[in-house]
Amino acid sequence: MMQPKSRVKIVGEEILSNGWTRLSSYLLDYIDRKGATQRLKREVYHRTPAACILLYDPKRDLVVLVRQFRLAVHLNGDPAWMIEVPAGLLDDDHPEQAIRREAMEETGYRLREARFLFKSYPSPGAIAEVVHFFVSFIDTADRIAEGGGLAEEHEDIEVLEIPLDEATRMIETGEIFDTKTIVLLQWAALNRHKIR
Ligand SMILES: Nc1nc2c(ncn2[C@@H]2O[C@H](COP(=O)(O)OP(=O)(O)O[C@H]3O[C@H](CO)[C@@H](O)[C@H](O)[C@@H]3O)[C@@H](O)[C@H]2O)c(=O)[nH]1
Ligand SMILES: [Mg+2]
Repeated sequence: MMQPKSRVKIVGEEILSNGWTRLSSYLLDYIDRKGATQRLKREVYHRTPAACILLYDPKRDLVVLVRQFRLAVHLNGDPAWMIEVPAGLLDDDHPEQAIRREAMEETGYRLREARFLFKSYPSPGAIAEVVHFFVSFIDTADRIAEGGGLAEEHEDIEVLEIPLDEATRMIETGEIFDTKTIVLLQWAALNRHKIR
């Protein structure tokens, strides 16, 4: 089999938009499985890498989630104050450094450890974003600030402490419908015997 890299040649990039995030239209020559070269046009939204984390308190058997307004969800007509695990863009930091910073800014919890679980592409058909997933075991004593997000960035984040079983049920009821949050709550359900 041909090496994957030699099957793809970028022929051109047209920048369609270069605001908060760059949106490009690419022309590429792609050699398919039969060896034929296809010239393809593909749009890519160059989101920067991100990280997210499940904050689980084993003593209280609860998770710390955040609720904030998401415009894209609002435009789709879905309930837009979304319940999510804390998450954020890496902003050129190492994923662990970034998620420690985001956990503090959004929830006020200072993490003792942050364990890397896996990385994932939430929407690989069009979006370059890769998300690094973490888990951290927390205790009430670790909450040293209010959280709520950065005022200068107009973040308006509500911190929620929800029993793990209830949060898992909220996937079934449709109250939690953010992918990274579903993935981490399902990770907790799969690893229940190890974390409780
Ligand atoms: N000026 C400007 N600011 C923006 C824009 N989009 C986002 N911001 C600001 O950029 C900051 C991003 O906050 P983070 O905590 O770093 O990221 P996040 O929005 O929580 O992102 C995480 O969740 C998203 C939804 O699941 C993910 O898409 C993202 O990759 C990441 O996981 C916020 O202050 C937000 O207001 C924009 O178009 N323009
Ligand atoms: Mg965030």
